[in-house]
This record gives sequence, structure tokens and C-alpha cells, in this order.
Amino acid sequence: MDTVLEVKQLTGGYSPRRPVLHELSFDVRPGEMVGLLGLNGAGKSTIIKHVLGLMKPHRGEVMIRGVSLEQDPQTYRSSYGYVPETPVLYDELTVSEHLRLGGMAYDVAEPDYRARSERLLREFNMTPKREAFSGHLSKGMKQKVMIMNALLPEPPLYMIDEPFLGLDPLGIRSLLERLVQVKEAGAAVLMSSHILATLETYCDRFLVLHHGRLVAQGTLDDVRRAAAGEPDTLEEAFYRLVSEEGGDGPLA
Ligand SMILES: Nc1ncnc2c1ncn2[C@@H]1O[C@H](COP(=O)(O)OP(=O)(O)OP(=O)(O)O)[C@@H](O)[C@H]1O
Repeated sequence: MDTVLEVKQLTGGYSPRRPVLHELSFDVRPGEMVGLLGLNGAGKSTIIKHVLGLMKPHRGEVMIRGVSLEQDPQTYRSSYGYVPETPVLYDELTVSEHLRLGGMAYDVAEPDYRARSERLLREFNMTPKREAFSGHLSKGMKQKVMIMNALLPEPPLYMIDEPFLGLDPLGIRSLLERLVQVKEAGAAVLMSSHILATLETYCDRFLVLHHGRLVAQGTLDDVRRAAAGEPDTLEEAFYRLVSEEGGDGPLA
């Protein structure tokens, strides 16, 4: 089956002498949402930084639709939308100006830009704030601007790092509904979160990261089977896989 994101034997981190990620291999396919789970410091954001091309692997490779960053930086970078854990915006630009900038960066044609930006503003209840400076927005509204900007170009891959912080329940629902739509339209989604019940409901497969190693990956049943005693829920399976004391899961 084709893959959108393919990570092969990735070892990486902030210093070559002390890797944070150890020989990770996984893929994310078209029409699939994959959940990335791990305790604080497990390495989730570091994986995402490697996929974004902000960090260079010590060993191994990362390809998006068969292309590595080195082979074709422009194609690689225009193939993903990214929602970071913490919003990064220009305080002196308005919500509309951020969307406009995102549309230009990804070369979205004008009629598509207009239709998509109107729809996103409506869906995320941001139409009344379209002319507000981002420095004047609430935390959740800033996060919505990041989310709208990632969705606007309709890329083949979405990387979403702990997106629910600060979003109100309607915002969470709008985001999840939109992710289901993009996935059904054939996009691939890699989403990290600590909200395991939501990941369990929405994701098709899971990557369980512990001390920079994948200790389980696959469908909910695969992850349940990897955990001691084959528990019923993702949360319990995760707990057993990363618990230092209990279980027979592989620990780092
Ligand atoms: N800029 C940095 N320089 C050096 N080490 C870092 C840096 N950022 C993160 N680390 C280290 O890399 C490891 C993995 O951190 P990472 O941010 O990837 O974890 P995470 O799984 O995203 O955690 P969280 O759930 O808290 O967001 C940790 O040991 C962390 O201390």
C-alpha cells in the first residue's frame, strides 16, 4: 500500500552523542489517522521536528510521498500542514492576514483561498474575529488560527502536536470533524495527544513511544495485545506499556 509519511530507522535528537529517538520505523498512509502517544519527554515533539525538517536525523530517513527533504525541499515542505503545541503568530497581523500569508506560502489559487478561508472562519467560530490582531486573541483563538492555517492548503499530510490545549469543546469538535473529513478525502494525519480516549475514538493506528523507542504500534488490538494482560482500553494498555514497575512490555 502507498504511504504518505515513511520513517525508516530514524535515530535523532539534539546532540549526536545523546540521541533522543532510537531506530524508529513507521508509516502513515493515505486516509489514515495515526495517534502518537508517550509520556512527557518521550520524544513526540522531537519526531515531529524531524519530520518537519527542522532537525536532521543522525541516521535513517524520512520521506513524504517518496521524497526526502534533501531531494526536493520545496515539494517536501509544501506537502504538510503543521499545528504546533504552542501557537506562533505575528502579533501585529490580523487573523485574515495570517490566512492570506498561509495561502500565499502554499500557492493556494485565489478562488480556492476565498472559499476555504470563509469556510474555516465559519467552522471555527472565528468570523467575528477576522480583522482582530492576533496579539489581541485568547489562547484558544490563537490555536484556531494555527489550525486554520494548517488546513487551508489541503496538504496530503497533517502533523498535529497536542492540539486540544486551550480549545473549547466546540473548537475540539470542529477540529476533529475536519480531520475526519480530510482523512476521508485521502489525507494522512499524525496527531500527538495525551487525551487517550479521544485518540482511541478517532485514530486508526497508534504509535506508543517510551524513552524514544516504539514499544508498540498498530491498531488498537495490536497495542492491547502488546500490553500485559491484554486490557480493554488504549489508556490501560498505554499505562501498562510505559509503567516502569508492572507489565511485561519492553522498557527502555
Ligand atoms: N531543544 C532541546 N534541546 C535539548 N534537548 C531537548 C530539547 N527539546 C527537548 N529535548 C529533550 O528531548 C526529549 C524528548 O522531548 P520532546 O519534547 O520530544 O518530548 P514530548 O514527548 O513531546 O513531551 P511532552 O509530552 O512533554 O510534550 C526530552 O528528554 C527533552 O528534555
